[in-house]
Amino acid sequence: MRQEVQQWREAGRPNNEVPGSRQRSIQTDPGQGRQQGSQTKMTSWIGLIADMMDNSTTTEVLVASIVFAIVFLVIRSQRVKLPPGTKKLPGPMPYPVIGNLLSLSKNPHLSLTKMSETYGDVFQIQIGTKPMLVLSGLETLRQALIRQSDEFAGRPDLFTFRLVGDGQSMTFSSDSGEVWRARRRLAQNALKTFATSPSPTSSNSCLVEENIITEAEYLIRKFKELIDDKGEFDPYRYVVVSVANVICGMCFGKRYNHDDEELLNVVNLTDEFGAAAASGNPADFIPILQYLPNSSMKAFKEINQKFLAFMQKFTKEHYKTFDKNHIRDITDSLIQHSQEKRVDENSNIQLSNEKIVNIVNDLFGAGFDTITTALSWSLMYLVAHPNIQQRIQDELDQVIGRERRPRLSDRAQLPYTEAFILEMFRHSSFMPFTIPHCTTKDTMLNGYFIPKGICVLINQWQVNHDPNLWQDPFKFCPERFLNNDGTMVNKTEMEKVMIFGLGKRRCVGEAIGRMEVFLFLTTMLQQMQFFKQDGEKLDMSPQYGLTMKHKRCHLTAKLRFALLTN
Ligand code: HEM
Repeated sequence: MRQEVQQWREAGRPNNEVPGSRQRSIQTDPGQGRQQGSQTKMTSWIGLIADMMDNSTTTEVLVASIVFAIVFLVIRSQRVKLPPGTKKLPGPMPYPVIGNLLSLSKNPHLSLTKMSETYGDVFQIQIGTKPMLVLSGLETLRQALIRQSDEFAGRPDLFTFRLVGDGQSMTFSSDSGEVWRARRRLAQNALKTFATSPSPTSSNSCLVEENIITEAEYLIRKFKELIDDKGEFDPYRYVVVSVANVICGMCFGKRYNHDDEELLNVVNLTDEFGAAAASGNPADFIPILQYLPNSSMKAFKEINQKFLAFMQKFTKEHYKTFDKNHIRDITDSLIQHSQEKRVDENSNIQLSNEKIVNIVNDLFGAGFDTITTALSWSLMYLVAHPNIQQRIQDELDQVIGRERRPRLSDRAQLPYTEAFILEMFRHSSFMPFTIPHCTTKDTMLNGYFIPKGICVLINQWQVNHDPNLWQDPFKFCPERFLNNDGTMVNKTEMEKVMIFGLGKRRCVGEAIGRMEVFLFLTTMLQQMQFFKQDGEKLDMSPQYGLTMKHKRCHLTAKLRFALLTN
């Protein structure tokens, strides 16, 4: 089918013709005779307008006509010519100017899931004047993102994305060719090197594992201090610092204490960042909104500037103290790549120093908010389901005991804990969409023609709540991931959970993300039992964003036994 599209393109379309332009002339100008007619009509329109100049409603009519003409032309310019044998994308009728914006509601993941019940796994909506493809259904996502990964691996050129990292972000910029591929390989290699380098203090673990366990220990001590002092704590406020310390250690060789203003100023910006960078921000699709006074856009610009300043401080320090014989962290390793102009043995691509060293911003930015959100949802589910918390603790007591800390190598022996983490990812679906993609060429999907350059929303939330994939999808039930006797996690069920994306754009930090969630949780649960406060109602309704958070809430906890000291 894709070959057909290509043949159609080569055979039928003059060089500069925009897809859709021929269909437009067929639809609005079906015969040559009509051309003449339309000219006459044009003259009579001008005459009509001239006559009306005398009357009092002239200006209103003129303005209305111009607006109508602009809207008409814009809508016409969006139409796409379909190759023979392909189906037109289904989707709701858009309104002029705003498109389907009003149908998106405060929770676009829910509205688009509902629409997928009517229009299917592949449909089109329009935000403002821009069309957008919405993909749902596990098989459709696997088809697009794995089997047709090249065609669906682009990123759209969006206004908000251009503000991230001064337009240099590997994750958000619209580079999707060789430059992005080379940067992504650098990011993957840097993470691999610093995630797997051996620990100087323990022969059977790696440095990151040691760092995570140490941070989890500090966190438990902090929780204990707060409980002794006030009887309660806001978990998010402290978890975010511990998690940020892990990625800060990897990227810059630095850690902060829980009250450090410099770090808090940066990590507390994530809610605003997530709200603006979330899929479907109207400012990305209705250009006039970018120029109107808009407090959330102003905040978003400031957040990006603050974040960049924080990063630049570290990179400057690293350049000053760089020693190629002593590579301390990811920033040093990227500086080394940029100095040796050694990006990749597999390609001849040349990257600017800026493009190489800025990769650290992507890793730091993505590395703390996601994991903090996962851990804070985990704590919410644990206090909402004390029986589940108890079952995890029984498993930890049985497999690890109380004399030593949990390790990554214990994972296979802790199936219920693993099942809990998977169910937390699935049920919360706190990344309801991946970061938006865009198509890199004309293609086909499920029989539909998909034009090059269309923005693609990938609805992970829909897959995680699809009644065709999950029994009772709204029930929180870790057991759904276990085999019959509860001794193993079912791999097929596990692979149905969509939280890290799929294919060429799949999260580069997935291994570290899974490792951190497991080690923080098991270390905390081995030593502490968490509760909601007496009389406090848990509000677990998610607030839409790039990562969805629950409302901040204060919890309490007690030590299960005297703190471990080694
Ligand atoms: C539980 C934790 C995490 C979750 C749920 C998560 C999820 C995601 C998702 C859904 C995407 C977008 C995929 C797409 O656009 O198709 C993504 C991209 C990305 N993630 Fe993660 N992530 C997590 C942790 C991390 C960590 C720890 C790092 C770095 C240390 C990281 C680095 C990145 C980067 C650099 C990208 C952009 C990849 C690209 O555009 O090529 N993530 N992540």
